[in-house]
Order: sequence, then structure tokens, then C-alpha cells
Amino acid sequence: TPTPPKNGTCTKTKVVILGAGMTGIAAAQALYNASVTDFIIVDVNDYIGGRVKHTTFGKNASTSEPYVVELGANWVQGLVSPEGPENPIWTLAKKWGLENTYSNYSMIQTYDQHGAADFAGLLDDYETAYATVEQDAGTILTDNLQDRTMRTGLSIADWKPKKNMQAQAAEWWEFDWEYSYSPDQSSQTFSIINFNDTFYQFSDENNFVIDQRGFNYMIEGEAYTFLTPNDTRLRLSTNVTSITYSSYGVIIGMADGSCIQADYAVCTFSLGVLQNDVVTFDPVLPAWKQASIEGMQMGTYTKIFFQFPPSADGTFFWEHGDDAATQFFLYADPTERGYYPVFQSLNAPDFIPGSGIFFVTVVYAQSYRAEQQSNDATKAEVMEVLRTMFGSDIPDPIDFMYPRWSTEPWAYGSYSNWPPGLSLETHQNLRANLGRLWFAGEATSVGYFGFLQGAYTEGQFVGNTIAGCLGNNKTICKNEASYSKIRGCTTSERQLTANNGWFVSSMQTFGFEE
Ligand SMILES: Cc1cc2nc3c(=O)[nH]c(=O)nc-3n(C[C@H](O)[C@H](O)[C@H](O)COP(=O)(O)OP(=O)(O)OC[C@H]3O[C@@H](n4cnc5c(N)ncnc54)[C@H](O)[C@@H]3O)c2cc1C
Repeated sequence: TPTPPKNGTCTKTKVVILGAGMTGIAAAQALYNASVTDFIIVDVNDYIGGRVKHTTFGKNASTSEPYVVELGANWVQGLVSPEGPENPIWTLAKKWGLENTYSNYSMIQTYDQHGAADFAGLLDDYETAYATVEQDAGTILTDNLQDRTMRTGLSIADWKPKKNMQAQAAEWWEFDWEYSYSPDQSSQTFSIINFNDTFYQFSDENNFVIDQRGFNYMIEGEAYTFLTPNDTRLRLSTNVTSITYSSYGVIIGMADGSCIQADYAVCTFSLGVLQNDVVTFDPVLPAWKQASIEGMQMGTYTKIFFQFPPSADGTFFWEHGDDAATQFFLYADPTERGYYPVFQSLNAPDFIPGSGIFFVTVVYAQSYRAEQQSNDATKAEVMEVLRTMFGSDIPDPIDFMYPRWSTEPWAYGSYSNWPPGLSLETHQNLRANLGRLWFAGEATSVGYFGFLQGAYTEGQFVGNTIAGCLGNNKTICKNEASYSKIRGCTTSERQLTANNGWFVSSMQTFGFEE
């Protein structure tokens, strides 16, 4: 058993949950539902929700109150299928009455360096090729063939956008915007699995949360169904610096010198946190664990917010007559793929009308660049793009802001992505427990990596498993599979089992609408 430091006394508990995001709260709730109430949840932030994070921005001209915008997760992705399966995040959003609006992806206008340019038809061309890529991914999986890049799959299906910047913008909209990496950097098989498990199992709808209480209202709400106000089992603003683990117990060290001694720990820190040596592990993580942490990718997705003043007639410069309901504006830069490509209007009907809030999203290298440079530099770049799209006489913004996810020390990125050739077994090594130390989070989910439903289901799974261990239930309490040697980058059908985190068949089509 790890021994606590001699100079201090450790608080003792049965289970310590590291992180109060969606995963940590789902894990604690599963423990509570199994009558395990002796737990402590620790988080460095001063709020519940982690990467479901909002801030105040701009000002409502009539009330002088600021608006609330989401810096992190914004959509419930995949709702419910007619046959039954419902996204647990949709269940929670409904339970807590979160205000949200259906994202209508056909309400899009397209632009290039000459201003408005109609290339929305390219989205259909991509989707035609995608249908072939899907079929091929099924064959790769069922025939145990080598995985390949999404790019290879798309090229084989004759989608070759290299020489056409409009096609590259269409591809960014269809792929990078979801995965935060390009098709060149992503697994064909697991990108398709990820898409199917959410959009073919639940539904192909994405609903955008605009609730002024914040998206995390539902996570907080769930937490306080089992925590009491001022519950000492919730330790916010507490920075974890070390994790000592063995087959008998764990000791968690905090920056303030305090510690927690527990029978079990669940580490829900993001893949980015694990990749950046924020926490010291004792003993050092085995090589197979480290390889899985470095093998999976942590993406960055940055939303850059503007508030603009209205014109004299009360409209905003991106609204034209009947087009005022347009939700999305796709820009094809003439030289740089992914350069300020997708703008969204929060001023549209059923969002936050009258707010004048308009934001643009970048990912990967464009995120890293924008996140490293000053607000003023980024603002100037985006304004130049907006002038190209909408004309030179657009007004200056009255407010401007964006987060820096890639350098945020409690996240180091936005959400994970599955690179080409990473086998299911390597990913299982990310999930696998080390003695009494368990790992869970969006990144450990095979079917839903990157999504809130991945965080939720993985948290619930680990909470249930540890409750099973504490209750001596040998059918539930099982060590996770782990693989000390990984050979080849194929994933065969016989590996598609719960032992490797494969809980949902990716071949279903419940949520699919022709
Ligand atoms: C910009 C962005 C957009 C997204 N869009 C969507 C979307 O539209 N839909 C969707 O479903 N998902 C989206 N996601 C993904 C979603 O937010 C995540 O999958 C989910 O919130 C992850 O939850 P988690 O509990 O696994 O991790 P986290 O929320 O990261 O929770 C881990 C917690 O650990 C804490 N922590 C880290 N290090 C330490 C430390 N050393 N000491 C103490 N505490 C620590 C953190 O503060 C954090 O609260 C988005 C994410 C981002 C960032």
C-alpha cells in the first residue's frame, strides 16, 4: 500500500475522483447510485463542468447585461432515434430544460476571395464520396485489413480537393470541423465508427445550446442530486500534482501540500493533461500506457467571438433580407486551407436575436497560431476576411474574445481524435487501469471519443466497476484488458468486445434518415 507522507495527514476516503467534468460527475453518480457515498471529487477549477465552460461576453443593449457564450462544448450531438436509443446527453439537456436550437446545416452561405460564391454543391460531392468511404471502412473492419488515413479513403472514392480551395473549404466543413484534425491525420476506420455510433445510433441532429445559465448547468444539476450544498466531498480550486498508485490503494498529492488516501482513484484528466506531464505518477507509467497516451491525438478547436453593432435599420451586415436566418457562412481562403473558414451567427432567429454575436472557428495549426498571437493580431486577420466576404464598409466590433485551449494547463487542448493506424488494443491501453488507479474521459471512449456522451458513458462505466469492486461483485469488478506489446495496426472482429471498450456496434443505422 502506498504510504502517506510522514509530515501530513491524508484525508481518507474509499474513492477519489480526479476531475469534476462530465466524466467525474458521471462516475460519482454511478458510485452514489450503487450506495457508495464515501468519495471525494477534486478539481483545479472553481466550477463543475471542465471543458463544458462558458463566459460572459458583449452586452445586451437593452438590459446592459452581458451575454453568456460557450467556450467549450456547445452542441448536443445526436439526439434520439425513433427505435429508442437516446443520447444520454440529450436526456440530461431535456431534464434540465436547457435552451437549445437545431443546427440547420442547409442554412449556409458560401464565400471566397471574391465575396459570395455558390459552391454549396461541393458538399454533396463530398457526401457522395463519403458513402463509399463508409462502405470501405466496414470492409476494413470485418476483413481485419490494415487501417489507413481518411485521406486515402476519400481519394479512393475520387474525392480529390487538392487543387480547388472551394473543395478544401467544403472538406473542412465536413471533416475538420468535427474531428479537429484533417483527413490526412485521422483514421478512416475509427472516424467512421465515431460518426456512426453517434449519428446513426441516436440521430443525425446537432442542437446548439444557447442557455444563458450555461451548458454546464445540467452537469452541476446532476452533481447536486447527490451532493449537498457546501458538500466537503467536492474540493474545487484544488490542484493535483502527484498520483501514487498500487494494487492496494492510491495517494493523491495536491499543490497545497495536502493529500488524499483512497482505496481507488478515477483519473478523468484530459488526454492533453496526461500528455503534458502535469501530474507525477509514482511508479512511472509503464511504457505501454505512455505509448497509448502519446498515440491518441489531442485536438484544438477555437471559437473566436465578435459582437458587432447593428446598422441604422437594426440589421447586421451578414443579414440580407430573407437570408437573415442563415446560421452558417463558409469561407474558402484562396491560399490557406482552414483559414477562418466557418462563421456562425448567434443573432439568427431562435439563437440570441439582437445580440449581434458572430463567431468563427479554427482548428489544429490555425488554432495553435491564433492562440499564440495577440488578440489584436487575430482580430485584424478575421476583420480582413470579413471585409473580403461582406465588403469593406462593415463596422468594427464592439467586443472581441477567444479562449486558448492549446495552452490551458488543465486541458491542453479541446478533445481527442483517433489517428490512422492506432489499433483498438493500443486505445484499450489508454483505458486500462493500473492497479487501483482507473482512467476515464472522452478520450477513453471507443465509440464516442471527443463527444460529451463519451465522457458520460466512460465515467458511468468506471463508477459502476469500482462500486462492483467495493461490493465484492466479481462479475462487475474486473481489471481492464491491457497489452504490453502491440503488433500491427489492424483491428479484427474478435477484438470488438467490451474488454476493449467496444460497447456499441458501429454497424447500426437507427438514427439514419435517407
Ligand atoms: C472547444 C470545444 C468544443 C467542444 N464541442 C463539443 C460539442 O459541441 N459537443 C460535444 O459533445 N462535445 C464537445 N466538446 C468535447 C467535450 O467538451 C468533452 O468531451 C467533455 O467535456 C470532456 O469531459 P471530461 O470530464 O472527460 O474532461 P474534462 O471536462 O476536461 O474534465 C476533467 C477535469 O479535470 C480537471 N483537471 C485537470 N487537471 C487537473 C489537475 N492537475 N488537478 C485538478 N484537476 C484537474 C479539469 O479542471 C477538468 O474539470 C468540445 C470541447 C471543446 C474544448
